[in-house]
Amino acid sequence: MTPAARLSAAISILDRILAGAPAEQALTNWSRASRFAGSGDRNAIRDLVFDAIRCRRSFAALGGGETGRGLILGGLRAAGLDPALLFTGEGHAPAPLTEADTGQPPEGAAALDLPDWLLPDLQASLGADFAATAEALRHRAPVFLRVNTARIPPDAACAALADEGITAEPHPLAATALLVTGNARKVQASTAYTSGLVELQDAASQAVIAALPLSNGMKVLDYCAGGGGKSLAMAAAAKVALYAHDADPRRMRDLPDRAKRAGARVTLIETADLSRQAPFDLVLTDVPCSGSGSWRRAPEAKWLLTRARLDALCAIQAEILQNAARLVRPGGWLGYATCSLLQAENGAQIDRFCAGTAGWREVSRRSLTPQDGGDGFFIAVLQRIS
Ligand SMILES: C[S@@+](CC[C@H](N)C(=O)[O-])C[C@H]1O[C@@H](n2cnc3c(N)ncnc32)[C@H](O)[C@@H]1O
Repeated sequence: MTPAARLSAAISILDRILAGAPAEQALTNWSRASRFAGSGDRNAIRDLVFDAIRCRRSFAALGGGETGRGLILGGLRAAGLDPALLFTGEGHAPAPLTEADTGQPPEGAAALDLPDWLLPDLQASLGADFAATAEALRHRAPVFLRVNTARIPPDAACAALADEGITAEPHPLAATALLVTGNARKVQASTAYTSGLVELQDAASQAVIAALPLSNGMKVLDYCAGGGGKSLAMAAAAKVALYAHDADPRRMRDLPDRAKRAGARVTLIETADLSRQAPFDLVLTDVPCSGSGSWRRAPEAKWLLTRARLDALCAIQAEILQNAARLVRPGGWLGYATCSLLQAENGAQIDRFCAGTAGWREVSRRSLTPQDGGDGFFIAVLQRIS
């Protein structure tokens, strides 16, 4: 495909997304219907589409409208390119520019590619970090791997990846974290990945695990296990008896296979069996949240979040904290994590829990933003003292 034909494809996919289709589904449908496209075309089109979703408001302003065409035009203008060179109407190129394609510089929240309603909350939550964080969220996320240190040390993992043409280097966010610096798209087909020596996992997610008081012999519950990214990281960090639970057990369906690949043992546990298996030495609650810390990676979520949804998430988080706390043995620990940048989902939840629940003390809390290298994350560790 020519560069201009790729733009036309991205425009049609974005139009479907703007009409309500999930981005992954729109991309997959396009790929299935476009067998002529090679992997280079598909990757380039995917990047165009996700860049446009991430920068939807500013690109729409620069491109003269919130349409697929407007977003792609705006993206070219934002990159300092002249769209007229590609919007020629020749072959599969987009139609030539008209008066209607005139754009204007974005202002305020539009320039930051954030929803208006969320701006005050984010500013208050991030303080001096606000501007740099908002800018970081407009760009692609780096690719990180977690070395399965139960199987291989980080330097040997780097060497194994290098043998397969993938370059990676240690990252300061976590001792297990590698930043992929070359050929990230080869990772999932590599032997290092398929044989369970490395996992794809954000470095801040790994820092969350490093903050937990894990030690050999513990009985540990991952209360909101989902796909099990953090379960597997905990299994690699210490020899623990590991249990995984999720309110929606279907979210854990890949976990047994992933655990097998990693050489880890995880017992899946139903909600009805939680109190029978309790108490646990450590319960991790990686709660459902706005995902605002990972909007680089999942930018659609930024436009779907509403005040009502955020309020509902905060209520669920408070309830999870209460329910999970009951499963911790006296003297044991409760970990509370979000991939959110918002105080309401982070420190405010911990403050409210500690103020309203006797018998707990806060051991640590840490907030990470994309300036630290990975996603935005929050982790607090509490200890049950009675
Ligand atoms: C942030 S995701 C977990 C991601 C996972 N820990 C990982 O590292 O891959 C949050 C999970 O919490 C689950 N969840 C939502 N409400 C819940 C509840 N009340 N109790 C337990 N899990 C819940 C969701 O189904 C979702 O899988």
